[in-house]
Amino acid sequence: MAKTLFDKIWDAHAVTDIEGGPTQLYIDRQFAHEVTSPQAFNGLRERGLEVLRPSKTTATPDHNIPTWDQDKPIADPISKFQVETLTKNCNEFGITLYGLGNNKNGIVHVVGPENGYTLPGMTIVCGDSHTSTHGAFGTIAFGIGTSEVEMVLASQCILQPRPKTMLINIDGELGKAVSAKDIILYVISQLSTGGGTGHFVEFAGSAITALSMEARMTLCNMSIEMGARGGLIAPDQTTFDYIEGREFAPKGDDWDKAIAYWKTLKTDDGAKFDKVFNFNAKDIEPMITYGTNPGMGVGISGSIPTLDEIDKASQATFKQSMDYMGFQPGDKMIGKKIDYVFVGSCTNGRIEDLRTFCDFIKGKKKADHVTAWIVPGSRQVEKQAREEGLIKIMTDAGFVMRQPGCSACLAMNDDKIPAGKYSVSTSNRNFEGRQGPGARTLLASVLTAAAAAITGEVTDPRTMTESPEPALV
Ligand SMILES: CC(C)[C@H](C(=O)O)[C@@H](O)C(=O)O
Ligand code: SF4
Repeated sequence: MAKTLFDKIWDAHAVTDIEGGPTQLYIDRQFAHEVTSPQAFNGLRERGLEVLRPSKTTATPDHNIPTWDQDKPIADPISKFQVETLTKNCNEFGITLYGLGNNKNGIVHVVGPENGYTLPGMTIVCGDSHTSTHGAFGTIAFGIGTSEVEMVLASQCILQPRPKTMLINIDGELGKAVSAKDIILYVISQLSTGGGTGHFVEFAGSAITALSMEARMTLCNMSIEMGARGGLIAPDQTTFDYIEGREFAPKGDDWDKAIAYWKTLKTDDGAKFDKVFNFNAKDIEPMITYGTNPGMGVGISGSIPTLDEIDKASQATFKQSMDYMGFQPGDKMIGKKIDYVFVGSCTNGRIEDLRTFCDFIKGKKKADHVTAWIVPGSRQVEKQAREEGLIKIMTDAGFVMRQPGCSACLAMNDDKIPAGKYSVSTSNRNFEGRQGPGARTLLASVLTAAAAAITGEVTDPRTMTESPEPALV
């Protein structure tokens, strides 16, 4: 029977199907960070259990870490405790940890792929919703709860109900300055934050296969913001080229065998999905959000909807988000004054993001009233940025690059946007208080963030770039 890519990976990992219940699924790799792992380790201790396969879990602190003075002790006592607890747990249970200061430290979803841990055909979990990022490599990767983290540590398996499948096809060529971030903000604005509920999404079509690996990660990262369990893309030559030579990727004969298997990882002709959506890349312009969930987005040249354009059931949420954001229904987005710009996170904190940012700001100057936080996703990204001369470009344009971590994506460290201030952010969530109590977040691509950092207001990046090309990320 013709199978989807999702079905192939799922079936290859199903240990037992419990009748009328979930599947016991084998997990190839678990990632862990300081926020969702402590209770899981405590649970093991209480039950006198060991970690079954310690080499299959990799940990890195990212949420609570400061992005400045990382060589000094962490000042905030809660953050310090969280990070120390992760270190203690990893030492006790024999788990590889890339701690603060380690040259492989960084945001867990940046660290996994860049070191070759994330490989096609795998099942990957982490106590973190944006584990979906790894789906860019053709994996079943999804976020799990703390008790499930404990289950995977103890048994290398998880009990999961089989999700439904969805295909999102995007064909055609992206327009000038349009990127993967715009694709996903567009899709969520069309399907809503509940549109993918209960489904695992495969992204396909010529606009998707044309994307770089980093852009594919941006896209899959945000698949969960439409309610989906995760998103994935069939691996191809772009995938193999990205992986080859990375530290933990297979080598020699193992590489050849892996490639032969990975080439089978695609949806068969005639395979059935539970739902299918088709979009045209030409309809997508640079996007920006105006509200308090990632589905409240518009093309940058557009306006916030008026109340009668919103369906009855969503009107209360819409009004509340207008109050929170200090916007009026029908407002144009272009020209809105902003205060902060955040470039970073597991959505847009990789080297291509920093390259895209620097290409754009080169020779320009940051607006005086804007505070910009440029935060690399990992130590390796930071190092690469340094080696490529990106720091110099940033400095010349009035920007400073901070040290890696989740940072202002969710403000669990000191990087908080002050109440009432507007932030154009390359991260993935614009919920109330997400970037700090009272902070107002406008989600956008790296180019749109860069344009806002230069002009100090929401600006269409197409008007500031000569290149007719789509943007990468
Ligand atoms: C802290 C963690 C559990 C959370 C997540 O699951 O995604 C965070 O990473 C986020 O982005 O909100
Ligand atoms: S960067 Fe943001 S979205 Fe990603 S793991 Fe950290 S907090 Fe979550």
